[in-house]
Amino acid sequence: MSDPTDLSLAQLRDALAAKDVSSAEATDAYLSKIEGASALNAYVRVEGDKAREAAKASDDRRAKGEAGPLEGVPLGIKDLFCTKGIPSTAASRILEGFTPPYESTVTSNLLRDGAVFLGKLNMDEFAMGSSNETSAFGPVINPWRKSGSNATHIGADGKVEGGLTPGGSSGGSSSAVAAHLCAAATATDTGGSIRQPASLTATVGVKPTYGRCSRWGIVAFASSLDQAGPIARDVRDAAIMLRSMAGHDPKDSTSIDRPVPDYEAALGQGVKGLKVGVPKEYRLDGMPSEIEALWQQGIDWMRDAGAEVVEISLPLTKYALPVYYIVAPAEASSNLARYDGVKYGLRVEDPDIQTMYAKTRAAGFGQEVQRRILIGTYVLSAGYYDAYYLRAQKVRKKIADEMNEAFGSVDLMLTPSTPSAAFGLGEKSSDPVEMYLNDVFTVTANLAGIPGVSVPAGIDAQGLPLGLQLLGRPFDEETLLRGAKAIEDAAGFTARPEKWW
Ligand SMILES: NC(=O)C[C@H](N)C(=O)O
Repeated sequence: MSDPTDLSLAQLRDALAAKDVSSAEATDAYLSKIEGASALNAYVRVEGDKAREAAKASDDRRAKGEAGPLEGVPLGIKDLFCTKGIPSTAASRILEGFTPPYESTVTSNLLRDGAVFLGKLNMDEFAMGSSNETSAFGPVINPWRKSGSNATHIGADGKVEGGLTPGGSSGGSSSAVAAHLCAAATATDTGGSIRQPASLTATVGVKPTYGRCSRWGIVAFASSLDQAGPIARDVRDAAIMLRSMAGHDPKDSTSIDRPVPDYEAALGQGVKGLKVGVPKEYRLDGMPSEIEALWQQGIDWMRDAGAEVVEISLPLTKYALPVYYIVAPAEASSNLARYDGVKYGLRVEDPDIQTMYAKTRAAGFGQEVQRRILIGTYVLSAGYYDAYYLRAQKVRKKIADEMNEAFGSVDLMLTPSTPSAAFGLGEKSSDPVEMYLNDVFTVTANLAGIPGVSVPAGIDAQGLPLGLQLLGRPFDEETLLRGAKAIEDAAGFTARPEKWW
């Protein structure tokens, strides 16, 4: 048997079913690969013993004929998902020492289907960021690097030099999937956190419809926007993951009771006869010409595959980013009020309780999280609520209406996933607004609650991957994934990052 970590999730699933490989073997292969990739800093915690035990139990189940759809498949879990008996930190110091006594619904669903968890993946602190630089565990490195002399490498002191971001907030998930440190990973997307890192690492990231995957047991950032989804090596793998992750959950009042289709089965249907809208407002001033060209390429691919492509107009697009950066911090400031040094994790002792709260929060939250709490508290405060929060909510509703109306005449929308390829660590971290601009193409889907996917589609002049985004109708992830498959097939993207770590 060749190296099981080279197999896609679908291939590994089939090899496991054919007993060409055991889960124990696949799990061991991944664990040793993870060990050799510590320079990427993709995992904040590797659970080798638990994973080996789980793999053995999975092999036993298979021997008894009880295999689930993901039986024995080793996965990485973003550290925003609470995992029973395994510390879950949201990459924040404030959750230091917190071990959940429960399992999130999404990870329970994956375990129900037979998956094996390798460990917890790095991320931006509380999922706030687009470069994985806000993590209390340090930045994640993108396995992709520029071609030429300034390429990422290990310096004389053993440290990574010239590292690029794998995107954020699910940077551990995207880096681990791109470097084959798991068969696929869970991730979450509040304003692009699945699709942007997928785009920067040549992986496939799906943000499902709001309500498709349960939020129960996922550390909350902005509850009306947060949605779990997969980052995987290809569209088929993402389809398989999504089917296992999704489903109604009475423990999440925003979870929707709808049957979960067999997304993998839908992939064969192609895009013939579908109508794809190209929103002209996504053509930004100063957009790199390579992204513009890739977008045009995507339009041609869709046409060649039999879809009808039409230009559409979404005039409210320009308000999406400002609205997101009011609504998300507002909800974050409320959600993060619970970290007070009493109930979870870190406590900085002080005889005065108010001072204990203040010291704990000052020591426990990083700079970006503190910034969001301040913004959120400001826009919700008496005197500013109407001017900022209430107005943002009204505009959000109009943006969602505009989107849904556009979906009255098109089945999908095609846009770039990100305004740039992977950038250097430190390059944008001193300017929050510059960082927030990473989310310009992705936040609308969260505000409107619709599903979106990023698919690897091309390589820029520096050798870095670029993705295309498709947006779909609520709860129509099947059509979304059919479109993604059409792009994947047309792009024929097979490049892989060469190993330097
Ligand atoms: N969580 C997300 O979707 C990431 C987004 N870039 C943010 O910082 O809010």
